[in-house]
Amino acid sequence: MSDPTTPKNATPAQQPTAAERVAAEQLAIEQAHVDRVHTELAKATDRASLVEAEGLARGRTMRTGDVRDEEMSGLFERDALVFSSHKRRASLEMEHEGLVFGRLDLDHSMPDDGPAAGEVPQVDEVRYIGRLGVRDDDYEPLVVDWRAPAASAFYRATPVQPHKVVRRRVLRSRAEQVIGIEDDLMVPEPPEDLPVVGDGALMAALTRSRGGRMRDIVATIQQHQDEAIRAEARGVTLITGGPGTGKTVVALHRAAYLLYTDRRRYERGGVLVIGPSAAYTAYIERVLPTLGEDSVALRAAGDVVDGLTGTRLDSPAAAHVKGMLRIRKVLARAAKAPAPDAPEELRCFVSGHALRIGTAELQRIRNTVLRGVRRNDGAKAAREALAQAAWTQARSQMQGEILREDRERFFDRFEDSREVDAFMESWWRQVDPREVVLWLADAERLAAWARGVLSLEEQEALSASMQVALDTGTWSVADAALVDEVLARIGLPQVEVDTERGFYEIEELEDASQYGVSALKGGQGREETAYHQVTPTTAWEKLLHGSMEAPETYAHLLVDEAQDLSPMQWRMLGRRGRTASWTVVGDAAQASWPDAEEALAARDEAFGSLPRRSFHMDTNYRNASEIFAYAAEYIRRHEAEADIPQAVRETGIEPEEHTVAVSGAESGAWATAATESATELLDAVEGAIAVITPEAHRLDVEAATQELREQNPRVIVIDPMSTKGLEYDATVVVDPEEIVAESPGGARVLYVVFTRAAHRMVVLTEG
Ligand SMILES: Nc1ncnc2c1ncn2[C@@H]1O[C@H](COP(=O)(O)OP(=O)(O)OP(=O)(O)O)[C@@H](O)[C@H]1O
Repeated sequence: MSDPTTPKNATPAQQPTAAERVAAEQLAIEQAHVDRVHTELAKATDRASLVEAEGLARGRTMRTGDVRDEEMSGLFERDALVFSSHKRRASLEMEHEGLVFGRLDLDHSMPDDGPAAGEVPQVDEVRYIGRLGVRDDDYEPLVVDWRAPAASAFYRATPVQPHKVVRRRVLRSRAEQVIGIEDDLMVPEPPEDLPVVGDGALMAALTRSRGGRMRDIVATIQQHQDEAIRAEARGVTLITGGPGTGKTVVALHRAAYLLYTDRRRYERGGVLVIGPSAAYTAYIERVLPTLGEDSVALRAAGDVVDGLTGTRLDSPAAAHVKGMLRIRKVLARAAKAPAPDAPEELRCFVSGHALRIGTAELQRIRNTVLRGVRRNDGAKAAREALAQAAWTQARSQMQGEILREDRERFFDRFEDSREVDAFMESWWRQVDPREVVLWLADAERLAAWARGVLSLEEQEALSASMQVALDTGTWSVADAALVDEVLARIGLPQVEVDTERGFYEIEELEDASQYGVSALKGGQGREETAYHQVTPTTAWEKLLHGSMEAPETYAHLLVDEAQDLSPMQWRMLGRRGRTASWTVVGDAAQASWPDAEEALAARDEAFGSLPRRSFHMDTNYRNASEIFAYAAEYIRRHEAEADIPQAVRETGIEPEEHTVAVSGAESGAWATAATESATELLDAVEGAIAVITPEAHRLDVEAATQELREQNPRVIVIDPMSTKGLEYDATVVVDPEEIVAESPGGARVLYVVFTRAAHRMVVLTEG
């Protein structure tokens, strides 16, 4: 291990400068403290089980007003067990991710708005801030958890309002080694023995290269971000702002903060983070664990409903039909319709009467029953209504006086009839909600359900997209909300209990080949449905694989890229957030959902009467200002109302535009140009490079860059919609015009694409 006190570039011939000597001394001081913390932690880990119980008890306390900061910090500390697993992960992390990342030098006698003119503050407390709280044997705090009230000055102090902070210091570490220091001074004149080192932590953090995963920002959370993170838990917290303003990362820190302040409520009730795609959840999945929080569920919008995972993107036309509220009417009609294999009439012989109940009568019975009960819960009511209709017919065949015994005998016989059993099994069989959505592929049936609701083009787009599901055995992202809607209408498929059987007998259903289900039968009133664990082979089996569950509810829902959610998706989330508080993050100018008004109304319905508070982020921390200026100029032309943030980091490097000579529909030229640009960028940046291509050129671009990608895994090819929420060191944007033409959000999606690069961007246009 190299000596941290030796300046990086010193050679034996060079004497370190005075500034370098000071930096090295300061580094050594901080290293000594970090070492002490790690020694205490090792001891604490040995006492782990004891501390664990204590830690859990502490986590339950809610933050209150007047308690002293230090006392509260003690209450908020986490246990060493959490740390030990965290530590293993942290040791894999790069810089900025040390356990101790901050230090405050405080002067408690300093007024809130800073020292009087000419007065030099005197430091009377040094406080370290870290990912969790650690105390020494005498219960003196060595590090304060970043979420504790005693740490808040670290994020709130500014030269205008220092909050008693003289100097704020950020420590950069690699595992347990401190490798850098960045100071911010909060007073005009520091005490003589308080040196100031580095160029400021934020700039250092923003200049670093981007890998495939988002990182936490605990060390450099800005004041306005801190306010959103620590906002009250109840109700709805809306976080808006343009691209790269830290909305996502702030929301994730907020989730960690909520867990910290009310662990019992949020761990037990559950916190769900919903993002636009699986690529997005993979991108953010490390942030919460590096903050010591493992209990948060992350799901992509297509993966919210148990029993299906929608990853495919529909055509813009199909996505639109599936997302708007009008589709509810179509689903309601489909949910009431007989299954395609249902018999059209009942013929039976009961109590000496030959009976026939025709299609119209069956439909009338079906409609009446469904007015009072959900389809999958309605078999008993349907059978009773059928018996009643049959009795009316039988009675009309009878001569003379009809006795009460005749009636009773008829109903008993009807109940015992095997013919009726067989009829009911197919006429009112249990229906999987996923199946109902797949019925929409049948253009003829769809036409009946969509009459007066969907135009012909809309019907075509819808049935064609469901046919894609049937052909490929895959769901689209938008399908999840449709299945959830049908589930809410018809209920979960139930399997009738045969009380004569014992516990846990597995019985194949007659239509198991269709469903992929078998009934797990329990004794005495237990009703459950178990699904085969066998690997599905046909497309149909794949689509219906896995058990459907009633919507799980959560204590907190964090919705990212909320501007992309359709009204139907808001309804799906609303079912999971009936008793939840919400954090909702979005930027209208990046929306891929075209009808903002309807989506807002559905969103408001999901929130109900909960109180709301809003935070607006206006600084872009992602893009070099030259790249953002290019993107901003573009979106201003297309969305006059766009919320344009201020990018804070200049690089002096403009985005490059290259023209590509293309003939006809041929994509080869795009692919060649994309490969060349990506190759050049490999030398220009250290981190991830994304080639963002529309579907029209995807196969060519993938093929042309294959070798390059195999040799350099930091180069990837991705479609425009999947880049939502993500970022890279550099991007190659292929054929912007085609991106606009293909995307449901048109120019807004291209704006997303233009704002993904932190350091370099190359745009390939048709020449
Ligand atoms: N205080 C901060 N310190 C360091 N980095 C920050 C800070 N705030 C934001 N960032 C960085 O800025 C980048 C953009 O953040 P984030 O992805 O959360 O923005 P966003 O508003 O959600 O963007 P978009 O709407 O474009 O998806 C990330 O790399 C994030 O780590």
